[in-house]
Amino acid sequence: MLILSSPSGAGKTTIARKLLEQDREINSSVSVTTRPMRPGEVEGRDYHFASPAEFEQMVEDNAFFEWATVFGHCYGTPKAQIRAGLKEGRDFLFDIDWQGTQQLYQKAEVDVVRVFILPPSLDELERRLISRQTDSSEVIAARMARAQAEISHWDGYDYVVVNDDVETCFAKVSAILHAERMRRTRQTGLIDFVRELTKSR
Ligand SMILES: Nc1nc2c(ncn2[C@@H]2O[C@H](COP(=O)(O)OP(=O)(O)O)[C@@H](O)[C@H]2O)c(=O)[nH]1
Ligand SMILES: Nc1ncnc2c1ncn2[C@@H]1O[C@H](COP(=O)(O)OP(=O)(O)O)[C@@H](O)[C@H]1O
Repeated sequence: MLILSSPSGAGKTTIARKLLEQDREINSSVSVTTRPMRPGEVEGRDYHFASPAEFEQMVEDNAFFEWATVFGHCYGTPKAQIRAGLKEGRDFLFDIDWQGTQQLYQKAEVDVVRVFILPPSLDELERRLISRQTDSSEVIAARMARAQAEISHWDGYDYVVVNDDVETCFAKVSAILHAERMRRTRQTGLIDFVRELTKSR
């Protein structure tokens, strides 16, 4: 489970989309949210959009791995799609906040890699939120007001990457994913190979 978190507008969705395009072995965890759909978003690709009542029902049904309230809306990671994939050994990418990251980490420590993305400056963060043209000035102001609080959770992550140039940032996140896949403990298929190599000739 590869988690990407950042203050709103730092670029995690951009990096996540590039990873999903270029790495055939990683799947996206599609969250459920009660926030309104933005122009350009697609139901089932970016989020599953739900009413507060539908979300509440899913909470009651224990259908989430984790869920949190962010910027006044509910966001949750549904169990259904991920459980089966993880059992088959597939990798999953999560674009979730620090609260969700803590919950996932408590549940699945060794299987979680946490990456925090920082903006190069607060001015640039604001420019990106404005240039995205998806939110009203009130929503942008609310996200900027939360940015420093979000950044204060950076030390709960395994890796921190500054998203200045997007290609450089993507290359770094990609390198993290590739290195983490090569951890000895994750290369379960190697056990038989090494046993064979170390047999007496
Ligand atoms: N805990 C949790 N946070 C989520 C989930 N889905 C999205 N988020 C976070 O909610 C925040 C707001 O997301 P969004 O409204 O898409 O705005 P954006 O960060 O500007 O793209 C971001 O920090 C997301 O990472 C989820 O399923 N669980
Ligand atoms: N390195 C970068 N340099 C300039 N603009 C960027 C960079 N990374 C992302 N952006 C732009 O900034 C805006 C916010 O990025 P987005 O990926 O939606 O952020 P987040 O998902 O963290 O809220 C988008 O318009 C995106 O195209």
